[in-house]
Amino acid sequence: MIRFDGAAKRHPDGTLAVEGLDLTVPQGRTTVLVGPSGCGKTTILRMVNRMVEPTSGRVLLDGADVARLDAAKLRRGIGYVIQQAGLFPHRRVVDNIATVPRLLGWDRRRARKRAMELLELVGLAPETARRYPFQLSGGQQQRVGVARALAADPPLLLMDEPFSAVDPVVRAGLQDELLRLQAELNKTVLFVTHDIEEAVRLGDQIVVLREHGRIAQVADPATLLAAPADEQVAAFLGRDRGLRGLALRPATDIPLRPAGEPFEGWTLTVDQDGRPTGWQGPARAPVDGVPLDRTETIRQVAVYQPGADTLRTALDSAVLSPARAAVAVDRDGRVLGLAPRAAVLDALDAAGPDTRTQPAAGITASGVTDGR
Ligand SMILES: Nc1ncnc2c1ncn2[C@@H]1O[C@H](COP(=O)(O)OP(=O)(O)OP(=O)(O)O)[C@@H](O)[C@H]1O
Repeated sequence: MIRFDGAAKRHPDGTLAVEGLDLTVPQGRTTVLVGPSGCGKTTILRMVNRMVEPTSGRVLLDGADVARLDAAKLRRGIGYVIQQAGLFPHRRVVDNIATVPRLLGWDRRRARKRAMELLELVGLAPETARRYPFQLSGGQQQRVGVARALAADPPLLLMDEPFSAVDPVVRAGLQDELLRLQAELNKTVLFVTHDIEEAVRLGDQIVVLREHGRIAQVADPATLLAAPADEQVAAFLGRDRGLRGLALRPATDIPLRPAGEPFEGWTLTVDQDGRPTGWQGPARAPVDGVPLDRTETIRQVAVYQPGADTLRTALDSAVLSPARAAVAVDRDGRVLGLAPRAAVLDALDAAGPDTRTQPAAGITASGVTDGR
C-alpha cells in the first residue's frame, strides 16, 4: 500500500508542482491518476520511487517513509514503465527484460530464463528475444517495457502514460493485456494517463486531479461516471458518460426470443453453423398497386455475447438492428436468440443507476467538491 501524507513538491524555480497530496493507493489494485496536462501526475508517481523528492510531507510504502530507504534498492523493488518504453537501444530484448534480475545478482542463465517466461506472459514470440528495440513495433516495445518492469516480480508497478504513444487499436490491445495480467498477478499498480477512457477501463480506483495535484474526486469508475463531484469533473469526463458507464455493466439475463421467427417483419438469417449472416426484410409495399417481390436484405449483424459483453454492446446491437432487437450469440458466434430493444432497456433499469453500485472492496468512493 502507498500512502501520500501531505506530499508536496515545489521546484527550485518556485513552480508548485504538487501542493500537498493526501491519498491512499490500495494493495493489489489499479489506481489511475488522471487529469489535465501539467497537473502533477508524473511528479506524484515519481515521488514513490524517489525520482522526485517531496519538499514537504511524506510518501509511505507499506508504512515505511521512502525518504529513509536506499533509493537504488527501492527502485529495484518497483516496476517502472514509461511512455515509449524507454528500452536500452543497444541491448537485445532478452537483456532489456533481464536488467533488474541481473542487478539483483541473478546469474545470466536464470535471468534469461525468467526473461523468456516474461516474453510469453506479455504475448510476444520467443524469437523477439534476440531482436534490438529498434526492430520492434511501438506496441511490441511497450510489451517489452511491461515485461522488463515485471521481471523481478515486484509487488508495485508505476506506469506513466505507458500506452499513449501507440495507435488506438494497439493501445486497446495493450490495455486488454494489462487487465489480463492484473487479474493473474494482482500487483499494486499506480497508472498515469490523461485519457479518461483509459482510466475507466483500467482503474479500480480513479483519482481525478486538478492543477497542483489537488484531488477533485476519488472514486471507482462506475461511481465517477454516474456521480461526478462537480461541474468541472463532469466536463472532464466528457459527453456520453452515461453511455460509457454502460460499458462497465455486464449484459446478462436479458430475456431472449427465438431467433427463427420473424421479428417486426425482419428475419435473421443464419449459416449452417447457426452464425448470423444478415437480416431479411419485409416485402416492400406495393407501388401503384403493383406488388414488388423483392425484399430488403441487410448483411451486417451487430451481436453481443451475454455474460461476456456489456450492456453498451447489447444496446449497440439493438440500436443497429433493423428489427429493433439485439442479437445474442454464444462464444462461438452462434445465435442464441433475440433481445428486443425494450428488453435491453428494461435490463438497464434493472441494473439500476450506477450510483447504487457498490465500490469494489478496498476502494472508498469519496467526492471532494473542490480542491480545498
Ligand atoms: N524540473 C522542473 N522545474 C520546474 N517545474 C517543473 C519541473 N518539472 C515539472 N515541473 C512543473 O510541474 C508541474 C507538474 O508537472 P508534471 O510533469 O508532474 O505534470 P503532468 O500532470 O504529469 O503533465 P503531463 O500530463 O503533461 O505529462 C508542471 O507545471 C511542470 O511544468
